[in-house]
Amino acid sequence: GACSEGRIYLCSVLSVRKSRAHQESRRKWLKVAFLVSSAVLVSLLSWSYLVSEDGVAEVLAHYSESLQDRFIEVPCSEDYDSHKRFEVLLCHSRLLFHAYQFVFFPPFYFCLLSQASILDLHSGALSVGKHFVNLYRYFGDKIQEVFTEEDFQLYRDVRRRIQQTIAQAFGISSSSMYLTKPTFFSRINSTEAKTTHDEYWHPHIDKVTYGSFDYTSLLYLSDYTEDFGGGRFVFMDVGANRTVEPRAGRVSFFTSGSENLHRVEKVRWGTRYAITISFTCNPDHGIEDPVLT
Ligand SMILES: O=C(O)CCC(=O)C(=O)O
Ligand SMILES: [Fe+2]
Repeated sequence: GACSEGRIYLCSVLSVRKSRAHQESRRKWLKVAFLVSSAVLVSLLSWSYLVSEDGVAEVLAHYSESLQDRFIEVPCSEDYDSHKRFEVLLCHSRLLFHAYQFVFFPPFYFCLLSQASILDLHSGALSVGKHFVNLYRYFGDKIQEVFTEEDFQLYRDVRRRIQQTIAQAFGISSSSMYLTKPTFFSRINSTEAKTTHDEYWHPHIDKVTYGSFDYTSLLYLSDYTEDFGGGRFVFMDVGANRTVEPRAGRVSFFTSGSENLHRVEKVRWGTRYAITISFTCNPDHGIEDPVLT
């Protein structure tokens, strides 16, 4: 391991030094001691920084694992009392990972995105720095040159598969779930946030932040450690933080109430792509799939 390598290196430095003048040897020894202790100090500091910032206690989904259908049950919250009128029983707040094979969204979507930005295919809203641009209005008839019908087909197909998977996992009927907004692509890199909307790293409850969410699903489109550093998803459970390491094609989903308080770590390098697709049980909050008009 790294420790024993460090020791061997130190030994050979010391044995060479023995044959040299005493003073020089002393100076070099001090230098080595200084270097070694700085290295120890730096690693201690970065370790405590990581632990104190992220408090990571448990990795639910390691980036290198190809997980299928892992459930974690968390205690119920009381957020759902007002939902009793819907068919669904939301009391079992679980989450599940599902690996989709071969889900590739056209990179072009992301060329449009800059820094920490989102693209909502439903409304056409694209965040550009501090502002939003409506892509559909901006491109008008030329939108067909930006997106193809196949792009939208893929999006709808992925949405449908995720909806079915959630319904099955939670034992509800897929027809009692409705797509809701916002549902968006996100691109995050390590540049500074320009507005508070860019501050994706704060702990939050999706139902509070977005209102209509009952189920949140996240489809990751890039790999933790390969494409970006930081940017892990963290469930902030009482007494433990539980992380999900993004992996392209990995879907995680969970009920959107206070039982699933979460945050995303700051992205330290590279670029992170994901899609948030959300569902509601209230038909009044449902939206249609986006269509290319
Ligand atoms: O991208 C993620 O991993 C999570 C994003 C998120 O928390 C959200 O969209 O509410
Ligand atoms: Fe969220």
